[in-house]
Amino acid sequence: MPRLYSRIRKKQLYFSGGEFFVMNVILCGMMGAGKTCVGIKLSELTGMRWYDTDEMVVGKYGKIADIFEYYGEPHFRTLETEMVRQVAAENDCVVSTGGGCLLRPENAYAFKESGKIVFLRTSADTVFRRVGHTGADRPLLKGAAFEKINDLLRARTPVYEGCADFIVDTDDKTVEEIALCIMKEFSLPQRGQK
Ligand SMILES: Nc1ncnc2c1ncn2[C@@H]1O[C@H](COP(=O)(O)OP(=O)(O)O)[C@@H](O)[C@H]1O
Ligand SMILES: O=C(O)C1=C[C@@H](OP(=O)(O)O)[C@@H](O)[C@H](O)C1
Ligand SMILES: [Mg+2]
Repeated sequence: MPRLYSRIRKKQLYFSGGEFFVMNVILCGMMGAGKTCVGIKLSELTGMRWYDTDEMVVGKYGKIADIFEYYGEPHFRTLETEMVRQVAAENDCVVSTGGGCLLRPENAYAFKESGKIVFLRTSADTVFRRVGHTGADRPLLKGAAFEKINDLLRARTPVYEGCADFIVDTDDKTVEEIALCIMKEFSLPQRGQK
């Protein structure tokens, strides 16, 4: 019982229709912050289901680069919001968002309602090293110079920080260390395999 009370106090559980539900954990941050790979690791460790809004868009509508090229970024954002609405209605999930997802207030509100938002904070150097020039899933970075990444990061950081319930500085941590940090913060039990 103490564990249950502690999880209620941390608002990790909510009560509805006679049942307890486990909140979602939503990962946000810049491209290359590790939202996808930390999401997968967190899901493996906790046994929570994993969704990636980018993967959902790709699965239903095709490659991100093609969507950007043929229909434009605003259309991609509309498809992204469709996926946000779907996953925000679930519970007990880890959600890896795309780096621009929380910039739409509607998406941020939906996620805020459905769980805890974790900002994976990275320096521009780290982003550049990890995903600079990877245009396939990240058309915004196609041929991008360091300065462009730096500008994007500066513009987006206040939004990520404003939404976040918890912030993890990821530059010097492994994917597993980051996942364990999040589990500790929200008292998420280890239900899965390492
Ligand atoms: N903490 C980390 N340490 C080292 N490499 C990482 C870390 N997080 C992510 N990466 C690497 O960075 C790249 C982008 O990771 P990804 O999870 O796709 O980021 P995002 O989904 O935030 O864009 C991948 O090659 C991944 O292996
Ligand atoms: O930051 C962004 O605007 C984007 C980030 C990408 O996802 P990752 O953050 O997983 O790379 C993907 O959604 C799309 O290329 C746009
Ligand atoms: Mg990703």
